[in-house]
Amino acid sequence: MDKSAKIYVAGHRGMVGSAIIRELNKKGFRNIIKKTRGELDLLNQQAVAEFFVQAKPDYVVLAAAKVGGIFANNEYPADFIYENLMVQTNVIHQAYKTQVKQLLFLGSSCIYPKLAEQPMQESALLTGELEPTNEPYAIAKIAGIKLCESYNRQYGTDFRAVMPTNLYGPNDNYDLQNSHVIPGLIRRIHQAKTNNDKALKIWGTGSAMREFLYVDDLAEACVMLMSLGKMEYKQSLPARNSQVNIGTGSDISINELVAILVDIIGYKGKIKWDTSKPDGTPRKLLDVSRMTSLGWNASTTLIDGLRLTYRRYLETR
Ligand SMILES: NC(=O)C1=CN([C@@H]2O[C@H](COP(=O)(O)OP(=O)(O)OC[C@H]3O[C@@H](n4cnc5c(N)ncnc54)[C@H](OP(=O)(O)O)[C@@H]3O)[C@@H](O)[C@H]2O)C=CC1
Ligand SMILES: C[C@H]1O[C@H](OP(=O)(O)OP(=O)(O)OC[C@H]2O[C@@H](n3cnc4c(=O)[nH]c(N)nc43)[C@H](O)[C@@H]2O)[C@@H](O)[C@@H](O)C1=O
Repeated sequence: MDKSAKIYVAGHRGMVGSAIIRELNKKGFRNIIKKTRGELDLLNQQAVAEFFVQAKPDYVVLAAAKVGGIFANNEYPADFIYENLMVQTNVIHQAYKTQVKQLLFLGSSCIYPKLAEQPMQESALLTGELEPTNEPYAIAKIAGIKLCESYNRQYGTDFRAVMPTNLYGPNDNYDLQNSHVIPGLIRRIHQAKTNNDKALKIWGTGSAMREFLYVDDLAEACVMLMSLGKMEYKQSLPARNSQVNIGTGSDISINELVAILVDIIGYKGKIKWDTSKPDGTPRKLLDVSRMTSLGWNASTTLIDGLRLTYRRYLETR
């Protein structure tokens, strides 16, 4: 990738988009296009078409999406399927129409079946039933992979799809209801400590297993993949299932995660489990051998990433 290439990062104010911009800046890319939702609503097909014709980006990173944790996905399924289908269809189609050199689509590990064999290989896609709490979002993300594959097959475009595991880090969403588990727990445990609460109720049974990746590691992996030439990238993938998993290759239970956060934050009260709340997928550990065979491994340990994230939370809340 030429350092002067014009790169449009859709969703640049989000957790992933902002991390990708930090990584691009670190690597010396300076010609980055950013548009807030107020300037360009990606749900608006006409506005997206006009933007691509006028801005003519060389590269596109599609990190704009309707995103949320287990509660938000379960509560607002229509918003999750509608907004994600619209945003990705508008962006991917216009990237094709305006001959964008390369596009990187951000999917999610929830595309794999609820009871997929662990660790989940890319070939597990469409082999079983999805987790009901996030099925509409997962279906939209699967459609995103298929959009990329179909435009590549029919029109010879270079549209790539990555499937990150659960992410955390700077610029995460700390809403108590709609966020993911790490920001949700940081806020709840910090509040319980500040209020000297004797006990804290946490969603689920604590037995669900999750794999967590620090978002700056994801950004490094994404920019590394974008930097591969078209043939080099294609040759690194098998003919079937073109998406690439990105994770750490190891997971922990929510119970263990709570214990680590309680220790980092310094909360002394009791933990109680609210088993009326869903656990979601019992386990979703990614098989990351495609990334390791390309020479990439996550470098931030969970403990270090959580310490950095809590420090950042205290500075910015
Ligand atoms: N967070 C996670 O744990 C994981 C995330 N991913 C994927 O990574 C990608 C980015 O997620 P993340 O950074 O966490 O999400 P965020 O919610 O932090 O960021 C999403 C960004 O998309 C923008 N956006 C959403 N809808 C529109 C729209 N209609 N027009 C313009 N901009 C829009 C938002 O803008 P605004 O700020 O105005 O709302 C926001 O900046 C998503 O595709 C997600 O599926 C994958 C796996 C795990
Ligand atoms: C990235 C991923 O994110 C979502 O799926 P999820 O993996 O289930 O992620 P989650 O972070 O919301 O929950 C993980 C686990 O943690 C438990 N849990 C405890 N306490 C809190 C808590 O306070 N908040 C939340 N959100 N969960 C909590 C919770 O009950 C569950 O067992 C999907 O949107 C999906 O579409 C997707 O792509």
